[in-house]
Amino acid sequence: MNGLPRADLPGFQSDQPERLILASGSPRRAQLLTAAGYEFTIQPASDGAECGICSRETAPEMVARLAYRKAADVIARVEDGLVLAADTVASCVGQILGKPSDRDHAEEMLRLLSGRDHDVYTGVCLWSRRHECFVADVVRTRLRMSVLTEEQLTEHLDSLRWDGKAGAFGYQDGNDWLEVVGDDSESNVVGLPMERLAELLENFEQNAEKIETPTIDSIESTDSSCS
Ligand SMILES: Cc1cn([C@H]2C[C@H](O)[C@@H](COP(=O)(O)OP(=O)(O)OP(=O)(O)O)O2)c(=O)[nH]c1=O
Repeated sequence: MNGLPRADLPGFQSDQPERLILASGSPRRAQLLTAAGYEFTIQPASDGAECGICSRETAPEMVARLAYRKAADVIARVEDGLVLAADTVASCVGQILGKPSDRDHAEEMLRLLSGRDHDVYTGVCLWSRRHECFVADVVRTRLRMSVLTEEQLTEHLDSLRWDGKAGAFGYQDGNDWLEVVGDDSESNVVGLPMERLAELLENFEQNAEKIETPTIDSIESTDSSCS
């Protein structure tokens, strides 16, 4: 993942650009932004913004919804800033794989993924507090996992490297049993599609949708989408 692209933040003609706020507690997302050369502060969304898997929702629909919710959660708490939120899941044979809850859950996910092609989706939402507008998108990366041997599986589970990572693998850990298919985005797998983020920033002013910035109360009272 060398040479990650960086774009200037939207300036809205003569205005000073808003400062970038990463609405995420993911160390991987912060590392990617830093590696690309962005300056930013971190303000993670509250746990309530990330309610889980909804029935009948596809993986791209889910990450789009959660990225939006995380951005809305943080935008309601800041006075100024360009809020960046994201959500990442893996998807395999119709199953959506988020972060494993424990070792058994991680093993279940890895046994499903073993020997299969699968997709990782990241939803991104960029929301300007000052200008009350946002852009959002979803990026897919296709991955191929070799058939895992019992030794590989046990080594990975024992290492705890699955913890906090959607799908229970960690592309950034350089496992030789996992590869990106074709030219799809590698950073997207790790939590932020840096190429698409740069495009979203470059075209923010033309593409942003106007929206009234929500209040914390309005977010908490619209928490019924996951029932
Ligand atoms: C697929 C994959 C995911 N991940 C990580 C990226 C994300 O941190 C995490 C997916 O969980 P998310 O819910 O997207 O993010 P998060 O809970 O870590 O942080 P926040 O909600 O505060 O933004 O999985 C990897 O590090 N490597 C991988 O190969």
